[in-house]
Amino acid sequence: MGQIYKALTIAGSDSGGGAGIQADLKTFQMLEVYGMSAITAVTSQNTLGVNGIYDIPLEGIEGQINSVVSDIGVDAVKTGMLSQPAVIELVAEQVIKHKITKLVVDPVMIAKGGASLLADNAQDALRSRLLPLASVVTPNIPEAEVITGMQITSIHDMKEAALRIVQQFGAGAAVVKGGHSSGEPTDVLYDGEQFHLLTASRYETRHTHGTGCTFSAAITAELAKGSSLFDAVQTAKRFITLAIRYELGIGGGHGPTNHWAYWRHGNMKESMES
Ligand SMILES: Nc1ncnc2c1ncn2[C@@H]1O[C@H](COP(=O)(O)OP(=O)(O)OP(=O)(O)O)[C@@H](O)[C@H]1O
Ligand SMILES: Cc1ncc(CO)c(N)n1
Repeated sequence: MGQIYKALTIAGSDSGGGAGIQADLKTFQMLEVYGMSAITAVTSQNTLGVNGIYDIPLEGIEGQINSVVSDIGVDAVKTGMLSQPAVIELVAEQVIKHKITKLVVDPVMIAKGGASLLADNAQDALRSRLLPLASVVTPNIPEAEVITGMQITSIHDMKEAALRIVQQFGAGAAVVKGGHSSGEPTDVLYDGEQFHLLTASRYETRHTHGTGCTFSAAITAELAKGSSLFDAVQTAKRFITLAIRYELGIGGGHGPTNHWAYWRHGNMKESMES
């Protein structure tokens, strides 16, 4: 066995297995990275929606992070659902204390069914405490609108939002995801110096539960392995596109993506086309 790369996700649990911690661990595994978790909240959730949220006490979150970092070690960390301002504060302190340099912040705010996963009074903490520590932030369009306060209706606006997240809020880089736009799902990466547009076919499907979690987890796994940011985002785009294309068709609502599609179909040259 060669070197084992390790990633930690600090996020909420999705009992339905399509988003949150479960999506992150499945994605790490498929990209051959050893996955670990610090759970911030347990949700009772399925493809139809979120039925309950049960926050984990702060000392429990801190304990999970300390246990993992002090023994096993981490090459990269991602954050997902953080729920409350005090959780954001704690996670920021832990990132500084453990000298985490590869941090992917997925600023999760609202689930596909409309349930709020971040308290309204937590937005300031996210902006001021966490974004400056992030190597890359991965908002969807509504999240980028909340963070920047601007309206986003075009690629030009997505570029402007990504630029602001870096220049105004101090993140190392930003990817504004185009899943919520109409037409091709183009994602805009600003790496601190240049813009890159990543485009793929749009698949007409309701099974897009956890697309954002899966995408940011794939970036985290690739960064853990030592990839450049651009290469990591490109691999993540391919991973999520295949996961959406080869949908599983599970559940009566927004079903999960297919986390093994990249492994099964990723080498097929034509698999990203048509
Ligand atoms: N129907 C689709 N076909 C192809 N790619 C898509 C589709 N929907 C989203 N994507 C891609 O999936 C990735 C995640 O984007 P999206 O904007 O859906 O994230 P999100 O809203 O944060 O997801 P969620 O909150 O459900 O986890 C992006 O790369 C986006 O371009
Ligand atoms: C736990 C959790 N995290 C993130 C999302 C966003 O997809 C979700 N639905 N559930």
